[in-house]
Amino acid sequence: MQRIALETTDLAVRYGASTILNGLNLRVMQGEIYALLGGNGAGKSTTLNAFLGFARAEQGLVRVCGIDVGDDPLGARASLAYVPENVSLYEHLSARENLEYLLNMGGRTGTATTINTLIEAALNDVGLAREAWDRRLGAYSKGMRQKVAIALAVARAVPVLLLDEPTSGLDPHATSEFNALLLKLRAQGVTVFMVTHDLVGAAEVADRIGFLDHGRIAHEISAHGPQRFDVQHLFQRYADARRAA
Ligand SMILES: Nc1ncnc2c1ncn2[C@@H]1O[C@H](COP(=O)(O)OP(=O)(O)OP(=O)(O)O)[C@@H](O)[C@H]1O
Repeated sequence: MQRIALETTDLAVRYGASTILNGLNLRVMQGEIYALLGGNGAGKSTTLNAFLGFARAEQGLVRVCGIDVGDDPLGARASLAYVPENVSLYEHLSARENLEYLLNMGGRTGTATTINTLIEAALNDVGLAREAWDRRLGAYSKGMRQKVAIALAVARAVPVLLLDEPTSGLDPHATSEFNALLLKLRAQGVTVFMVTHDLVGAAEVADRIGFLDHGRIAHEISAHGPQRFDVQHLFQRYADARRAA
């Protein structure tokens, strides 16, 4: 049976007098790619923060792999890898050194050989060119940094990836490489929840697309069954939702 990876039930989040999420109901299954779209300020990043335990639920429930984030934020976070829009890692260290250091900080133990094998397998898995592995991150492109951040998730073997605007600023080649990587991770059973404005990318990889409006999911469309994604139609719907907001 397919398990629920991410779930919010009747979630409300407020910042001061502003209600950002208001009765948000989301359910993302294990091994699914879910794209959350919505206008600027709709609360997409706040939704990510709710899963990470950084935005407090005023009402309702947030669960990550069955763990209640309110009760056990650290336990929930152990199942998550968060990749922000601009990945910030240690610029003076290489990809290999970044992973070594961050895995160590995360409490990963093992012999130097075991850790090195794990790191090389992860860097290989995300498609980072081997000649870049020992180069300092300072000279990396955005797409290469993202690969390192995802390699860390792969090495940690986390079941859920949270991505904030992953394709903004990527050129078409890097975007297409990135989308292929997401599909590969999905095939390995990883759940991907991404916040994006990139309708074309979302339509290409997502199993479902949700539109956030007025703090809740206004529309949700599945890539499977009779409702295939039609980018023109999606764009119109997105533009209409933004105008109405
Ligand atoms: N920590 C905070 N304290 C107060 N207000 C906040 C905080 N974080 C976000 N907000 C406000 O909550 C609203 C939703 O912000 P959020 O970043 O979740 O939107 P978004 O949908 O990700 O927007 P964008 O597409 O522009 O990135 C905005 O009005 C923002 O100013």
